[in-house]
Amino acid sequence: MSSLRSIFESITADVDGVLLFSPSQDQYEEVTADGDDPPIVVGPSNEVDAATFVELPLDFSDPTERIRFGLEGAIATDLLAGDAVVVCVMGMFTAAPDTIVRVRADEFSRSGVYDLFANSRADPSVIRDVFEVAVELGRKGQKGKPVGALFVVGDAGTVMNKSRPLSYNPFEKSHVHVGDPIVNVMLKEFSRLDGAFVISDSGKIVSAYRYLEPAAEGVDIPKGLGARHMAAGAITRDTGSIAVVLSESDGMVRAFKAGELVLELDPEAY
Ligand SMILES: Nc1ncnc2c1ncn2[C@@H]1O[C@H](COP(=O)(O)OP(=O)(O)OP(=O)(O)O)[C@@H](O)[C@H]1O
Ligand SMILES: [Mn+2]
Repeated sequence: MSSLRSIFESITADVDGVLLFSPSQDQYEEVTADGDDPPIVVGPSNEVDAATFVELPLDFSDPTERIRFGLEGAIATDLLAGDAVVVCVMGMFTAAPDTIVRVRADEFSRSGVYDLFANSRADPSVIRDVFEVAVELGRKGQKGKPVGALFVVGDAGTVMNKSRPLSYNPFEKSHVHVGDPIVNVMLKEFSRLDGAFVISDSGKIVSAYRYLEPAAEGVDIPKGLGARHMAAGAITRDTGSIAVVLSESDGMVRAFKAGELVLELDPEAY
């Protein structure tokens, strides 16, 4: 193994910081014991009480997305410089650390995924709940058939002004919120029909069946995506909302903010 040592050493040499993904208490204590700069802990919660911590709102199964989120979060909160060289330590196959990745923050393309959760009008937990519904719907479909869905989250008043009803609104007089298990069943049921769900900053479901009519100038979504994705991108440019889209045709869940695609998840892999 000694022949590999120089490779291992070159991976960890001269770094500006360490991102430690979801460490156990023991691991965290071990790495902080030597008095070096403490690592930046990235995980769903700060179980080890780290002073420098980035919260993961989703359980990104794709390690690239996990690293991207951690890096974007650390840079946005001034824990790292935009051109920092970091070593990421994570468990890719199990919870225990099995993977070490060296990255230069400025060579790693930023998607805006951290900003999507941290700096949108809607609550991060609301955005997370919407993702969960879209992913579950993507996994199971509607009675086994693939189904598409469009969720517009935040700045609901403006979104309502830039859309029109396609059908009666089943949420008209209700006060229900995403994340509530009953609501998830309702959202899945109503996603069989056309149009978008409109959800408020705090997660209240304002309407189903909205046809979005935003201005579409300057919206630059990837080629091959159709009207649903175009409408999703455009409404987030024209209002303070973000959009989460489940594609009926390729099964992917995508998020848009300020007219741009910021995240793409495969529900099967998530
Ligand atoms: N402006 C809009 N507002 C709300 N819903 C829309 C709008 N445009 C399209 N949709 C919905 O998207 C559905 C699919 O349209 P289309 O196939 O063109 O979109 P797409 O982006 O290719 O999505 P998918 O990947 O799910 O096929 C439509 O049947 C309709 O329900
Ligand atoms: Mn289509």
